[in-house]
Amino acid sequence: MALASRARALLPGARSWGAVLARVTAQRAMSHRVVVETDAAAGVAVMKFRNPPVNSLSLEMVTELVINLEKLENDKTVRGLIFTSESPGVFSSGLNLLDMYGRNPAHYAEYWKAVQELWLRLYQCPMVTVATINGACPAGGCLISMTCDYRVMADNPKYTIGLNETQLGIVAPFWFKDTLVNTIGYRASEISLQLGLLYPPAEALRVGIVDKVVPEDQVHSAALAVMAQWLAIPDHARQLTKAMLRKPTVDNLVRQRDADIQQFVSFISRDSIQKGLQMYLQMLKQKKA
Ligand SMILES: CC/C=C\CCC/C=C/C(=O)SCCNC(=O)CCNC(=O)[C@H](O)C(C)(C)COP(=O)(O)OP(=O)(O)OC[C@H]1O[C@@H](n2cnc3c(N)ncnc32)[C@H](O)[C@@H]1OP(=O)(O)O
Repeated sequence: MALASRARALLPGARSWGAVLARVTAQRAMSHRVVVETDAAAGVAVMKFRNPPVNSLSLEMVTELVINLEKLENDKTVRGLIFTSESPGVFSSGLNLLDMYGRNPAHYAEYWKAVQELWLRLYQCPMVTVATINGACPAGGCLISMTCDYRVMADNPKYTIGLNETQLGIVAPFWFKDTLVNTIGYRASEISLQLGLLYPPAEALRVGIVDKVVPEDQVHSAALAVMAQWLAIPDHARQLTKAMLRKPTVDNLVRQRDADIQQFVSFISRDSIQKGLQMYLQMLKQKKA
């Protein structure tokens, strides 16, 4: 889909293409939540998350990620893409709780459509994708990293990774679950997802949710080394193989996108879920205090 249609699909509130452009441009002018640095000679781009304080995946951030991904996919000189956080400490705190709490159904639907779009684009990305996990990586942050072909995590016991949704009283949707099962297998997912486990680096490596753990100061060089290894494979063969492996999981969501949005809106709008999110946000504030 062209950038214009993608932006329009992601920003359904905007009535015309001009309005879409104005809104996206305004967002971008206000702040760049995503910074892309491209090494054209190496054919590798680095996408850095910059959405303080904790790189939460707000609607604006998700939209910027999708737009930047589409641009890179159209740039035939870029074969590999590394994701990381500009500020070590938090890779991404996951979906933005404030996009899921205290808003109206239209907002929830718009948000969920954008999150679906991001996952679909990442999971089918033709480039080699490597996540450089240089900080905490819960829930939606973990999902993003699991869409990558390879995950390198910094060896810092303060950093954890996993799908912790149940700990917030919410349920990871089926495509989060599918991504986890594809990454660590069924039995490990049963334990991991029901308990909402967040793994420190050594355990994350043991369960297979990350592929490599390295000292923190080596995390970027390790990601580049992995990238070089993957880029040694001819693109067409690797891309077709990736598509073959991931197509059934992608098709599963594509078939039921609208129903999934309806389900999200009805689930997240429940009083009990909103109350739970409110308590979780309060807990985060108290922890800070
Ligand atoms: C049918 C399907 C239905 C539903 C499916 C929904 C699927 C959901 C997926 C998700 O991703 S939900 C989000 C889950 N994320 C988390 O649980 C992480 C929560 N955050 C943390 O644990 C920590 O913040 C941290 C990431 C480890 C960073 O810790 P640190 O000490 O550095 O920061 P602090 O906790 O003080 O937070 C600073 C500031 O940021 C706010 N915050 C944190 N996380 C989020 C978030 N995900 N969304 C929005 N805001 C977040 C936090 O409240 C603080 O705000 P304050 O400054 O105003 O107090």
